[in-house]
Amino acid sequence: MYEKLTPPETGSRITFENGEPIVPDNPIVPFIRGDGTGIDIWPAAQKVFDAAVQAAYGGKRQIAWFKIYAGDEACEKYGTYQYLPEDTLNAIKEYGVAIKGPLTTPVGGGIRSLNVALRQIHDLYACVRPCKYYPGTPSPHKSPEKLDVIVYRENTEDIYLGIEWRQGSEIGDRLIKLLNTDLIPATPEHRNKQIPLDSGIGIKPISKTGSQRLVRRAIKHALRLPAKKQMVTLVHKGNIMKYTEGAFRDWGYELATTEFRHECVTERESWILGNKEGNPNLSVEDNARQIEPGYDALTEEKQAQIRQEVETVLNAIWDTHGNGQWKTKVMVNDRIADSIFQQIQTRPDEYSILATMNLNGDYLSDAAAAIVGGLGMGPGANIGDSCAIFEATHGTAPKHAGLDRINPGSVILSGVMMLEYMGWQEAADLIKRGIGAAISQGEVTYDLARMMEPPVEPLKCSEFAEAIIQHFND
Ligand SMILES: NC(=O)C1=CN([C@@H]2O[C@H](COP(=O)(O)OP(=O)(O)OC[C@H]3O[C@@H](n4cnc5c(N)ncnc54)[C@H](OP(=O)(O)O)[C@@H]3O)[C@@H](O)[C@H]2O)C=CC1
Ligand SMILES: O=C(O)CCC(=O)C(=O)O
Ligand SMILES: [Mg+2]
Repeated sequence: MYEKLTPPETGSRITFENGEPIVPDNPIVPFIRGDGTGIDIWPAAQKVFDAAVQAAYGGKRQIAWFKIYAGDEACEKYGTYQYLPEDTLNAIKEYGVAIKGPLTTPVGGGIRSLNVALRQIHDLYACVRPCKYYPGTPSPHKSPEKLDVIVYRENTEDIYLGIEWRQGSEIGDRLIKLLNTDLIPATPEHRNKQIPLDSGIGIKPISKTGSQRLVRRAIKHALRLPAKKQMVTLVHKGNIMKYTEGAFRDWGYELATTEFRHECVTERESWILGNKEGNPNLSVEDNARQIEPGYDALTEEKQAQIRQEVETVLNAIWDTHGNGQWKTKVMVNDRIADSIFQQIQTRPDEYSILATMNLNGDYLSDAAAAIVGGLGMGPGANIGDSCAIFEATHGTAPKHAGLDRINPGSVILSGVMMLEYMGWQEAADLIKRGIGAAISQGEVTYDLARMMEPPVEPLKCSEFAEAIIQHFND
């Protein structure tokens, strides 16, 4: 079945039932070392995973690691330009749960992202990136402990689908001409707009199916969180991109108020219900006035719409959500993308799960990781219904490659997510305790060491991993 791979002789497959993994005691887990700093991070992280599993289960459970290849290593093994061999794709499909280091993507020309390809090929539609503070971690932010969010990023569409044409290419030129002469003039709202002839062109598809399956997973996750963290914020730039980003918001609300009607309340619904609870005699019109700033300046038609919204909400959910019942539901709200970047800094404790489209989630997950200590502390997972690949938020950080200095924390924390996903909570907890204790004692790599007050002598990448293991039981 494999051209150049030999799976471990002992160990068995993780299988899936209704989207959930069924994990044997000796699962075979494929791993990709990664390019650049992958060479430093992976061995350090693997050592921590094995030590934690051994310490937690005393040999009763064990991961059978299966080395597979992508990026530079794959080209060495399989030949020039063989960046993502069939063997690798087949192994991930067969064994279901994999973990990887970062892979290089050139800017401008060259190959398209292997990381994105892995997500699309295996339909790993939810990129889950928790950003949580470990006590003692130095941060550029004054109160980093207030941020505890999970970026839930749609992972298979948006401009990441990679459908674009270079400026001057034959098809790009044809497309621009078709748009300029036919499709744009036929769309009254675009009037006299024209695309400059020397443009590159990219396509941004956002589907209802893709948006709703992401939001569905985000809401299900919110339902597992403690009551005060049961919130899902739909992040979008729907004021500008109305039919892609705006539609993502609308489809998110639609899902929340149909499939999860009993479990969810939207922010606007909560205002309507709260207004009525505060004043049971409040008229529909006054309620509408309170939820819509500038109500009196609106057209009669728009005012009627808002009154209708108030009436519909009160008729539909007063019995199930009124009299404060809504406070026990998952709160679903939305924020415009630019504003959420400042909100996570100015009001970090008001957010929990941030459901985003692909590009916004890419930006937002790096920014949120920076608040809690930087990319060295940013884990992630790409999750589908029958497969999952765990990987850090950051890339290959090439200038640090091979120096044994980079922070392996993000891949180690991605492994913690993997262990939790597998249901091996005891091993995951040991690693979290080890990381927390190492950091609070100032045993950290250069990235955290340089921010500490007073600065501390940095540990190497491999030494940090060793320190985590030493602190498992602190
Ligand atoms: N999923 C993936 O595999 C991803 C791959 N990439 C690819 O990685 C390559 C390099 O991208 P680049 O833009 O440099 O972004 P990177 O995320 O690789 O690195 C940018 C900077 O972030 C900091 N950083 C990154 N990783 C760590 C870590 N483990 N510990 C501490 N600090 C860290 C470093 O900052 P400093 O030097 O200031 O300490 C580093 O110089 C590109 O080819 C890109 O396409 C990018 C993102 C994700
Ligand atoms: O694949 C890449 O090179 C970059 C992807 C990325 O930045 C991300 O997924 O966060
Ligand atoms: Mg990124």
